[in-house]
Amino acid sequence: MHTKGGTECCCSFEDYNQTTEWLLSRTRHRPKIAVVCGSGLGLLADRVINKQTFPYADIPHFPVSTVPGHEGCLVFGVLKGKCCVFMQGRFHLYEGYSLCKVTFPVRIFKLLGVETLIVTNASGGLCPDFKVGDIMLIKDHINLPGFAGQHPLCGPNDERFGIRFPCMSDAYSKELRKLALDISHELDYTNFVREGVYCMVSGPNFETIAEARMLQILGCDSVGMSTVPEVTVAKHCGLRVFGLSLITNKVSLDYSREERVNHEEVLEISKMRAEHLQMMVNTLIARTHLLDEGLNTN
Ligand SMILES: O=P(O)(O)O[C@@H]1C[C@H](O)[C@@H](CO)O1
Ligand SMILES: Nc1nc2[nH]cnc2c(=O)[nH]1
Repeated sequence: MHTKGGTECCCSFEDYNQTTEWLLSRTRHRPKIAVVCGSGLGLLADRVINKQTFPYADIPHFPVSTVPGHEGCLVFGVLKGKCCVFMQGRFHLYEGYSLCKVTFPVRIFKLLGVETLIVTNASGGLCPDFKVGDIMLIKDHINLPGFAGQHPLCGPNDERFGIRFPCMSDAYSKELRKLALDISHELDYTNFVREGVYCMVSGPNFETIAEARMLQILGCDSVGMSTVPEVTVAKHCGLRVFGLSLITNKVSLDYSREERVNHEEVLEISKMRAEHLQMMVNTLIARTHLLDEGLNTN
């Protein structure tokens, strides 16, 4: 059932077009903002009105979700007056999907007319100052699988989406991060909102202590198993990107530590903080037009 991993793109432009046409012919929504909900964060789509939901299994060429905490639905609707599409559940390399499949929805969003991608995830905190439940605004990332050739843009480049050698030094929109910081002040969230560098590993195992120490030395503030391929493909095709990472656990850096991280704990913390994340994301969505108008003010 799963697509075998490989470095070449397994989706043709025709596949992307077919999926886009299929969606456009079934919904009147024309979203400008897409949100990817991380583990246990599907409730980010709860406040959407005029909701239209498509199970991934019904959408041509779409992968299906296999991870608990990822519902597997594409939700269209209106939030704070803005037409949006939410991925309730994302795809991961460790599920056996190629990175081309993992990022398939991002190119669909581009073809649907989306301009801004908001990504969320659950991650383990490496920065000593971070606490469980902190929300980290993603300032930058490290594409560890990419260093080893597991990269969503490997293979022939499709110029219809973007250039061969995209610049990633501005992967996460400075303006959106500034807006999110302003919002966190207004909402009085500053004691649990941080900024930092997210590192992707392939998973599915959590880190050994030696690996965690190495990542910390490399400058990673948190580590997870997603997001980077989606952001890379989004930047390639010219989307504006904003990312939030919920610190669901502190990564063990010390052999004397007794705690053992597990996915259930990750989902529990996601649930606990989901409303705060929802508030931040909704307020951000409500104000995205300020950026387009060059009016990022309180
Ligand atoms: O989809 P995200 O990155 O939020 O999921 C994280 C990473 C693993 O998939 C899982 C581990 O608990 O949560
Ligand atoms: N790799 C990794 N992914 C996570 N997702 C949530 N917590 C963690 C973690 O500690 N490590």
